[in-house]
Amino acid sequence: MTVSHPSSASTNHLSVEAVSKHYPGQIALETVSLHVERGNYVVLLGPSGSGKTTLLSLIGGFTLPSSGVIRIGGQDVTDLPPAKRPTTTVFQDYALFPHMSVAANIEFGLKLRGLKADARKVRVSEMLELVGLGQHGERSIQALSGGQRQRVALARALAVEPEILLLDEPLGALDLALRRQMQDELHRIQRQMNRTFVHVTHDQEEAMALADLIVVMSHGRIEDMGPPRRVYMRPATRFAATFMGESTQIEGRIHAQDGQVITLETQQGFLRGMAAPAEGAMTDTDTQSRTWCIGDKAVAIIRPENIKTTPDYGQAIGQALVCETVFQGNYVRVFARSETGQTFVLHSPARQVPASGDTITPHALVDDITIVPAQEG
Ligand SMILES: Nc1ncnc2c1ncn2[C@@H]1O[C@H](COP(=O)(O)OP(=O)(O)OP(=O)(O)O)[C@@H](O)[C@H]1O
Repeated sequence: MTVSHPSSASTNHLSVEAVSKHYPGQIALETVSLHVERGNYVVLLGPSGSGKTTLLSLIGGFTLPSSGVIRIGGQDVTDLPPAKRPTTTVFQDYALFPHMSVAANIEFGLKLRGLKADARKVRVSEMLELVGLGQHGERSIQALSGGQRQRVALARALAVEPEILLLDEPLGALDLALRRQMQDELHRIQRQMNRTFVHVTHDQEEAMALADLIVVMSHGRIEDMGPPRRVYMRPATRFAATFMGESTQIEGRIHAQDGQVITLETQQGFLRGMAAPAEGAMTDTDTQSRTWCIGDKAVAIIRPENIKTTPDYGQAIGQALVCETVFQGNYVRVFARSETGQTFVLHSPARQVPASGDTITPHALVDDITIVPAQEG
């Protein structure tokens, strides 16, 4: 486990401590805290306007916070300009010098930092190799594809050996196939360089593919943060659950609690699931929990791959009529609706697809159900 808790803030590589950013009539960020260890790949994930870019530009020094402190390697950088911070940024539009060669673009920042010509040459050639452009140093930027330009931008940002690389929607301009390919490249390069990366995206698949730590943001606040698996399987809030992918969501009221196991009373009957972690609980096993009261409104979240129609599988969570099936290749998405209007979405093996109009009884394991408070999201 590579993420850390706020209590170990002194050992963190990057610490964002109670940072807010207010504009006249607009709160872009509200009391955001984030602690990251060296070498982690952090992905800031959220819809448009959730505050991702604001947080990134506060870390990079392009924006100053209204309140709060930012530390890198223990040093307070809150008031330092971008050039004085140990960070570089890769922008979505690459921001390359179009009339310079690939090598000259990469060399530019090294010159500014006073590196001698020989050392610059070596570094440029290392960076070209790193991003797979070994043979393209003398080419003009205008002769490159979008993916190649993105590699140059990455090489240029990494050449100056930043402590933290900031990436603002770096793959946003690429088509889907190239995006997936560049994700693999980014992952490899980050592991090879062992640097801290902070990457902004609104694509949850991209976040899951890259992150050690996903930070789900909404309305200028952190809704949930943790390793991708934890945030996907055991989301802290309804918003995080919804943003991380498809789910069946069954509303009800808390009927009983036995440790982390909660019984929810729903229109389909009783169902048992696991209490959601408190927001900010960052590990898979973190039991730091919220306070639940009997009668509180809550929602059971179940991922489609965790719902089966096999009778002896866990507990029945309702009964429903199949209304639609969608072929997805190696599985079929099945949509069903109960008499009370509850919808279910589940993945069915391609060979055992129920037909429209069939009655099914969805089942799920207690451990595969997360109970989140209803009021959030
Ligand atoms: N300079 C500014 N002046 C006023 N409001 C701003 C300014 N910059 C950002 N905001 C507001 O702050 C909020 C957060 O913006 P931000 O750009 O950080 O969101 P985002 O999650 O990065 O969105 P996107 O994915 O669209 O880039 C938005 O409501 C935005 O309108």
